[in-house]
Amino acid sequence: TRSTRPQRLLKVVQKHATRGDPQSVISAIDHFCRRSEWAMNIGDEKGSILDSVVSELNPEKVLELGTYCGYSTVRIARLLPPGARLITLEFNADYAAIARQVIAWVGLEDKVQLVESASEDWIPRMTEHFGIETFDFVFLDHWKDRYLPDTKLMEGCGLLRKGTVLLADNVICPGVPDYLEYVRNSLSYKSCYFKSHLEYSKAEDGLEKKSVFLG
Ligand SMILES: CCCNc1ncnc2c1ncn2[C@@H]1O[C@H](/C=C/CNC(=O)c2cc(-c3ccc(F)cc3)cc(O)c2O)[C@@H](O)[C@H]1O
Ligand SMILES: [Mg+2]
Repeated sequence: TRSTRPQRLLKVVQKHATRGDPQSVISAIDHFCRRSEWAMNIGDEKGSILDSVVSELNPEKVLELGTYCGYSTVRIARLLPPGARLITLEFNADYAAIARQVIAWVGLEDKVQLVESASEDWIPRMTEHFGIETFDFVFLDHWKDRYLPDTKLMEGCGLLRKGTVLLADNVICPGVPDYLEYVRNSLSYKSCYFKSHLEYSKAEDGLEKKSVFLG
């Protein structure tokens, strides 16, 4: 049977990227998605904004919702200080298998823990299973109608502290209207919008960065 797009993306990484070199993996995926097959990675333009937010924050404990093929996982993990940890949740077994191989290719397994599970099943288990009380940084890039319920779930589980930064992809395209309305009107967040473009496209898209300042 025909291969899947994530399988073809992994082949491109294994053929064109250098083991242990995250930048070569990022470049190989971006080239493939721009020139051959579009895929829903954050991409190079929005990815640079993600890089600057991570570099400025220097987080120790990071949560990513929606791994897909691991492109943003690699972008984030490559910038983390020694001892920092990134937990990424992916509930599709096929995508998780691809992402594990991409993460292994760049040699970032010691910083990244991929949990093959739905976010709502694992957000409540972060403390007892990983010993994580609160996260410093959360990247949201999973189903768009799950950004708001999962944010409320993280609040309810006490995983967000004063200063925790949440960064959400696709706030314009496909869009997350309920999430935007909530975080822009809620008194416990201050937020800013980074205007950009949909990955590998000229369509408008953007990232919304929120920092929790009232615990
Ligand atoms: C139980 C559901 C909620 N919990 C979840 N827990 C764990 N993983 C979850 C997940 N939801 C979804 N996922 C995974 O996240 C990924 C889903 C991402 C959804 N992203 C998009 O739809 C998306 C879509 C576009 C897009 C934009 C324009 C267009 F014309 C077509 C597509 C662009 C993007 O950047 C996107 O991120 C998959 O790997 C999926 O298996
Ligand atoms: Mg996205």
